[in-house]
Amino acid sequence: MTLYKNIEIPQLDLKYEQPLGLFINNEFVASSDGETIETFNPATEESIASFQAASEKDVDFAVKSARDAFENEWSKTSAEERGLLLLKLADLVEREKSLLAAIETLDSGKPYHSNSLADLEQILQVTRYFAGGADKFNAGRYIPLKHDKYAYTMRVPYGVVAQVVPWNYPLAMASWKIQSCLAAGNTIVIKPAENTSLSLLYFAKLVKEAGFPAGVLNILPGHGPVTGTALASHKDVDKIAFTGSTNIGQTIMSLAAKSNLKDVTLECGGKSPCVIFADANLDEAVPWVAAGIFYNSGQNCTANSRIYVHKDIYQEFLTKFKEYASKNWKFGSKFDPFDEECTLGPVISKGQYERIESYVDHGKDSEKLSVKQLAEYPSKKGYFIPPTIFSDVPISSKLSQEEIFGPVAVAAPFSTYDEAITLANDSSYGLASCVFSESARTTGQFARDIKAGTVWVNSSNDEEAAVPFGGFKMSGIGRELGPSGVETYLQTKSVHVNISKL
Ligand SMILES: NC(=O)C1=CN([C@@H]2O[C@H](COP(=O)(O)OP(=O)(O)OC[C@H]3O[C@@H](n4cnc5c(N)ncnc54)[C@H](O)[C@@H]3O)[C@@H](O)[C@H]2O)C=CC1
Ligand code: BAL
Repeated sequence: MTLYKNIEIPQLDLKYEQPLGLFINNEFVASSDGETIETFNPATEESIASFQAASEKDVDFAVKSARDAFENEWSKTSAEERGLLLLKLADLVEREKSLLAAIETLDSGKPYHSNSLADLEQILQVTRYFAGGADKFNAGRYIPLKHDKYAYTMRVPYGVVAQVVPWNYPLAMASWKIQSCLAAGNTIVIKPAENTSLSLLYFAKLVKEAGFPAGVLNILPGHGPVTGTALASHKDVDKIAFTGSTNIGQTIMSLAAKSNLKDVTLECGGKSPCVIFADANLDEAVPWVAAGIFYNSGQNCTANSRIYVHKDIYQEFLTKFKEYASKNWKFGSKFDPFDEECTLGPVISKGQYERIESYVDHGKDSEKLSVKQLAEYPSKKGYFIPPTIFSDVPISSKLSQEEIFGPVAVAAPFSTYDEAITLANDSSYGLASCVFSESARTTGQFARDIKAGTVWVNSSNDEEAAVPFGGFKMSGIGRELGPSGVETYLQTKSVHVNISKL
């Protein structure tokens, strides 16, 4: 059994040592039952490494380590100290930025130059934002009551928090959760996704180097139904935060309810609408809309996968959109996400490839595919899917209702504002939305009427560390980022103070 592997990334002339163990108490250790998971490069389908997978017993051990660290040390640190540790961590992430981005590309297929480095930029922004927020987003309130009574609230950490993160933004999604949760003063046991655990395991080394005490952050790669289930149902876990499919979000919520009623934050699926009004500047809108669905190969919970365009500019939009996408969203001649030409990487796995292709096939059979697949590509290794646009798709179609999570957009025309809003809101999801118009009144009305946690006005998917993020309806519960990113990991204690004298 090996807990490290030397890995070479010749495209960047890089060699490094990849940790492969569970990270508990600041050490890499083997799983108790010898279970491992093999991870593959989605661009080549070749094996990269096998890492340890946590059993239920390992979960118990990690939760106990997190509990001991919380009770004995971490709960006694000041918010300022936690902020300073996070700042140190940010400096180390910055030092290792290229390597972390390279690991992300190797393991997930994200284009290195456009996506992985951008993820790392966001991770730095988020880490420094929460470092600064550690002693600012935790303030309680003073509540004046009577002449001789007042109360105040304290915002205190939960204790031990479990986190389960997905594969589409492996280190970025982990960072939204870890950095905010540590700033709030909790200890953590986190499970990365089966197919993208490598970057978080390397990040563990930096956490230790930054000086975080043992047991404060524990990382347990593992199978969802084993490690994830054990975390969600653990009786000594005080809160669980999850990003992934709505289906598993519901499972986690039910396990949390049945075990110890632990608090739950969920960031689940989306089918985000993008509405383009007749007065929109199409030349500005098209690049945003294309990035909103093709960036990260559409594997983005906030992807603007439903596009509604005013009938007067619908055909013009489709022509421009198709032209722009075919010029700018490309695999590159080498089909290599490390190559600067590659802006559209492979999707994460064979399973996701087949799932997306089944939607494309459904579209071919039952919907009007007026803008067909933009290019024919020679069959080769890797899970590459070209930008795909279906037009005139009815709202009842499964292409309009279900999260495809690939570079597949559906478009349809509308005639009036009311029709546009009805179409946009006709979804069980409510994560994000975007609107394009030159009229402040139209965009203002849209922001008022849309049922979604985020509205982008004349842009798409440009998230910011300072702005809360989360969903309405079946897209989730709770908010990450912004002050709420820290608040979500704090609970309120109310203190009644009697100052009367007999
Ligand atoms: N909101 C988002 O950002 C994401 C949405 N998805 C959606 O989900 C679809 C399927 O992707 P999957 O990889 O199957 O997502 P998933 O929801 O199964 O995986 C997300 C995380 O949940 C864990 N997990 C799986 N089963 C679990 C269980 N029973 N208990 C606890 N944790 C568990 C996984 O190991 C992973 O870490 C995608 O096509 C997409 O539509 C997937 C990933 C991210
Ligand atoms: N848009 C980043 C968050 C996510 O896809 O889960």
